[in-house]
Amino acid sequence: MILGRLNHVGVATPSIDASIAFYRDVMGATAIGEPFDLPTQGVRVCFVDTPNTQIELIEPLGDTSPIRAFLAKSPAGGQHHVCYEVPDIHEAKAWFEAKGARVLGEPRIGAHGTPIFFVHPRDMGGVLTEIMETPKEAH
Ligand SMILES: CC[C@@H](C(=O)O)C(=O)SCCNC(=O)CCNC(=O)[C@H](O)C(C)(C)COP(=O)(O)OP(=O)(O)OC[C@H]1O[C@@H](n2cnc3c(N)ncnc32)[C@H](O)[C@@H]1OP(=O)(O)O
Ligand SMILES: [Co+2]
Repeated sequence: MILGRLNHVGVATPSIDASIAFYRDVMGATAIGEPFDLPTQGVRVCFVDTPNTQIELIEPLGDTSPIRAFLAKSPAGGQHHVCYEVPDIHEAKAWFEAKGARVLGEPRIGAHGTPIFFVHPRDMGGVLTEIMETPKEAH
């Protein structure tokens, strides 16, 4: 497997609206998308574009949201995961499994409309790592 570009940095927040105001007013971000719900992932999402990557703001959606435990430990929010692109999601899953890293579930469609999976932070130097298949139009 060849590791691709950094697609986004996930930032968990208790309030996406407050985080949008922060990125606009303090960070000077000018390209901020519209927030949208992603019930299949248990999060509400908003992308902040920077020249070379994106910040993915994520707010819990529903009682079983996977970011509730993280926010319980860090109520103000914080950096939650990093996401790298790969050309083939199934090849990447087999690669990490062969390395003994715990892949969390089967590939599923993420916020960019392509398949993603997560690798457990304990097997990734303490960093929750999202692997995402590169969108076709980006090839
Ligand atoms: C918007 C959609 C999508 C996209 O397309 O981009 C997304 O990004 S969705 C983002 C949210 N979804 C997920 O995070 C799914 C994958 N995550 C999980 O399965 C779980 O969150 C987890 C990583 C398995 C952790 O589960 P949890 O129930 O929270 O377990 P613990 O609290 O017990 O944590 C176990 C262990 O892991 C450490 N940890 C937890 N979260 C993180 C983190 N974000 N970064 C680094 N380390 C993390 C936690 O501290 C525990 O460590 P120890 O204390 O050493 O036991
Ligand atoms: Co993400």
